[in-house]
Amino acid sequence: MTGEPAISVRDLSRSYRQGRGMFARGTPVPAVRGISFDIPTGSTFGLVGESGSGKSTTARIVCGLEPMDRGAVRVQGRDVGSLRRRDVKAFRRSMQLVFQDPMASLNPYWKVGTLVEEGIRVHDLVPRNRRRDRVVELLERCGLPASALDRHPHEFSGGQRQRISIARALAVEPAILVLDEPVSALDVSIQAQILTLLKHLQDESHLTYLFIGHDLAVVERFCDRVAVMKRGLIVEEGSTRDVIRNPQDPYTERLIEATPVPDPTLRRRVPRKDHS
Ligand SMILES: Nc1ncnc2c1ncn2[C@@H]1O[C@H](COP(=O)(O)OP(=O)(O)OP(=O)(O)O)[C@@H](O)[C@H]1O
Repeated sequence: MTGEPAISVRDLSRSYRQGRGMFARGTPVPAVRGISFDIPTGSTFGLVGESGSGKSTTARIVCGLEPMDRGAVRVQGRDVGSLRRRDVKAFRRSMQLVFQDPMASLNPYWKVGTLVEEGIRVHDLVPRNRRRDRVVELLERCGLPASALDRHPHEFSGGQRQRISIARALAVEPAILVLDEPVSALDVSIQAQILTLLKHLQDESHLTYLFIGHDLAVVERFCDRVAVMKRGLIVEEGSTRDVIRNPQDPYTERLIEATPVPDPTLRRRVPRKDHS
């Protein structure tokens, strides 16, 4: 792949004082410590690591939802740290987030049609009299029936709710989706369906994905490249196949060892190294 990466992160750092908001006190504790990576347009890049390793902080900064202390983030050539007010709306449109728990991100009082239509309305993408058709088209693209329009999120299963979240994200025709543990809360068979849908949508629309996860079996199936985060650092980065089949860092080996596999003999493909 050539050209400018969809996302470019350089020497990114972010620390937090302990406690939240006005109660934050003490010496700042680093959450992300000088990480760098590029995501080529149309590819899927995974960030993996244990809880607290800094994955979501990185994702929030890349999306412009949180400031960085040091470093630079460019999204489609735009410097996220110095977006002008007039560019913020276009930036937000270009990049959408899908979270682990759709119930936390979907307003439970809104009907699905309203939820999916919101971005179309805010960005004035389709004339008012054509919006309903557009929403139906988006729902159907995501494997939901047109009748979903007039129902509420709680009337759907977890997998269907994630489909609603994806339809809502796609409504603004983004170039990039940040997928923060999008299948972690789902049964394995439903996970596979959602991942297949995401791959299909990526092929159709040449989307770029930043995928946050901790399940290496999912990452292996879904991501082209992966960076392994440990305590705010990237300890290893490479093609997913190389990193999982031939990990160079003991931390990555431990993550792989901790991943349940249907057939334990598959473990043999991960050569154990002597790190003593
Ligand atoms: N708003 C905040 N205020 C204070 N500390 C924070 C804040 N957000 C994150 N942290 C801390 O930064 C570190 C990294 O957190 P982060 O959520 O980025 O990790 P993560 O790898 O995404 O973990 P998880 O998989 O559990 O979501 C953690 O120690 C966390 O407690």
